[in-house]
Amino acid sequence: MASLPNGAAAAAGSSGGRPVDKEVDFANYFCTYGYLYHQKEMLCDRVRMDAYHSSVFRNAPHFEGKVVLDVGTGSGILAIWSAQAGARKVYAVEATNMAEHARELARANGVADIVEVIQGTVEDVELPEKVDVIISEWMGYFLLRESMFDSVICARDRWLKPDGVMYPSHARMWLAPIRTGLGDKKMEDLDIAMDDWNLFVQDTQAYYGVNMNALTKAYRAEHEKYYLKSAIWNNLHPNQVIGQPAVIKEIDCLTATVDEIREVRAQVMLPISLEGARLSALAGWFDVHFRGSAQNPAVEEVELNTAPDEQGGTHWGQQVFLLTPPVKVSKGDSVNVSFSMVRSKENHRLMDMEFTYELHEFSGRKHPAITTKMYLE
Ligand SMILES: C[S@@+](CC[C@H](N)C(=O)[O-])C[C@H]1O[C@@H](n2cnc3c(N)ncnc32)[C@H](O)[C@@H]1O
Repeated sequence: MASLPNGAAAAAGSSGGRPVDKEVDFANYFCTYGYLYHQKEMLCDRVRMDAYHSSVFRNAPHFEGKVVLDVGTGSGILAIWSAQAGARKVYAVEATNMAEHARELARANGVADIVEVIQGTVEDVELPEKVDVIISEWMGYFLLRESMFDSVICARDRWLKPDGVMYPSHARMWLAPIRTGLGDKKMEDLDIAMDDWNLFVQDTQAYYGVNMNALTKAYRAEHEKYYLKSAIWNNLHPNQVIGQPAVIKEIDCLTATVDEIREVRAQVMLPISLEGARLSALAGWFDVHFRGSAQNPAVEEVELNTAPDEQGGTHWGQQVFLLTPPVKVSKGDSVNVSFSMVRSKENHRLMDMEFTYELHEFSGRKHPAITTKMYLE
């Protein structure tokens, strides 16, 4: 039987090396995963579901007679598929009370003798044996939001056999130049918020005799951060991508360390491929691959891609990072981007980013570099 050590209180992650308070993490992060409505949102994402389903059933030899660990089993879906694909034993670890529903679902689907649901964080859990496969759906917005891959790394280092495989096995982050009207809408929203503030300043002076104007700058900064500097979730149409996307991070899930993912830094050149376009934002997304390992390659490689898609996309969508003001660009121009992403000091599951971008016209003219901060909250 798998079990949790008594009084286990290992940190579930770290923010710049500082231990994370588990109670705070539960209140801020895990709470929503305890609700069926939230699990259902993920279970209704056809792109996600089809990719994981194909990855398991087209690669059944990886599961037949094998021991599997499902990190963050949620409703238990990946654990149940692993059992249906022939696993001998599946340890399905879930931090929240969703574990009870997962247990019930395993019973109702006739795999309770194979799937053992363990409620607790994977960092604390004790298993009676090492595992052949680790399966997990750990990806957040722009891949790394939520920092759940830390937990998968911890599970891998503790429980995966030396010749074991990771599902998924590889992940990549992408950045692309795009056109969108979202920036105009956000500028309007900001103007409305500031008009409302100015009325408030006038009224407070008139009725209560206090001049609030000293706070106008701070109020504007707060709202600029919210409207213009926060990543915007959107499922973009492919025709909004106006140039060549670039990979800014590649992760081998079998070997990656937390240090490797704590910060992402990249310098990329994004060639513009559309004539007379308005570059109004950069967009970020990710893909993951199920390739098995060099020792144990997949029978059939499967991809889960969250790029802009005509069919409508995924619940992850893409993250839109506004460039204000937008820049007129032409085919043959390129945008040089220096990108950095670190974990927020206040919450290690959220990300602070910095973009420095520089337009190089086809004619050879270089525009001055602009640096902007962005937040993935
Ligand atoms: C993105 S959901 C995926 C759920 C399910 N595997 C699926 O694919 O539908 C991630 C789940 O992992 C759980 N989780 C996140 N970190 C965990 C940890 N360190 N230990 C145990 N469970 C964790 C969350 O509570 C959540 O239910």
